[in-house]
Amino acid sequence: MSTSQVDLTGPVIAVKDLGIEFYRSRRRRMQLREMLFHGRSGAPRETFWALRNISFEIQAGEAVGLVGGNGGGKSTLLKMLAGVLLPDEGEVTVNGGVAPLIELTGGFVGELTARDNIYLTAGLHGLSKEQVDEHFDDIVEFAGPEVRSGLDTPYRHFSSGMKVRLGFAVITTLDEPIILVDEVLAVGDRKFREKCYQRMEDLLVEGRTLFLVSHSEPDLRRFSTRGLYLQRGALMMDGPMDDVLDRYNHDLDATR
Ligand SMILES: Nc1ncnc2c1ncn2[C@@H]1O[C@H](COP(=O)(O)OP(=O)(O)OP(=O)(O)O)[C@@H](O)[C@H]1O
Repeated sequence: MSTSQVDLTGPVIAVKDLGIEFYRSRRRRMQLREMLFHGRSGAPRETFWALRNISFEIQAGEAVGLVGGNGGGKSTLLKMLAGVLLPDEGEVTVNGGVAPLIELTGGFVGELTARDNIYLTAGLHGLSKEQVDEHFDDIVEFAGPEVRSGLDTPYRHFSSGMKVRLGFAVITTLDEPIILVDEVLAVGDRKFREKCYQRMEDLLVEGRTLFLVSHSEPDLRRFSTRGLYLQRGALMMDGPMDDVLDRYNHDLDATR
């Protein structure tokens, strides 16, 4: 949370010629043949670019929605902004702390209790024990009674909905200027989702920068003014959210 060191004049996020290459997982198809004919190493592994030639800049306070078909590279891009994955090509510069809600287990340790995970995650984002003590009741209150009664059980025993409740409550309590939210909110029940939406609106009013991955058009229109459209690892469009959704829907209709 070293916001004092943040350069307030430039973009909060600058992505330049970004590329990341993955190994294609062929484990299932190879398994039987490998056992019969090959050594454990099997055939040479194929790679592919999950993202390539991606460039954009985000200014403080922008609300950006990521759209695109399954496997287009949206979650991978969020992980790169969170610093969980590093680029093979190009650069990602993030000017300020990032609070990521990416994947259900992201950042939380399965063996630790929910209580310990709150202290650990908040601590990793720069909060002292006293600061977490101060926020602890608010976090648990927001997460709801199921989470409260499970505070001293290992996180891995939590249901998907409880994991999201705890995760959202923690990351939105952190004082980070950039918030990343992956599809995870879809897991929560309707009442909790509405509570999350209200908090996201509050964070935007406070001037935070939001990145949202969603397949829900109403959510994208509600929270994002700008859209990035990723298709098979390429940035197809960067523009106003409504225009980006029009283009995406047009492409979807054309491929039906
Ligand atoms: N760690 C990894 N190793 C290998 N391939 C990966 C890895 N993570 C993601 N991929 C692959 O990279 C591509 C992009 O995946 P990603 O999860 O970023 O897509 P997405 O746009 O978020 O998709 P969805 O809308 O289905 O959630 C997919 O082909 C996916 O299978």
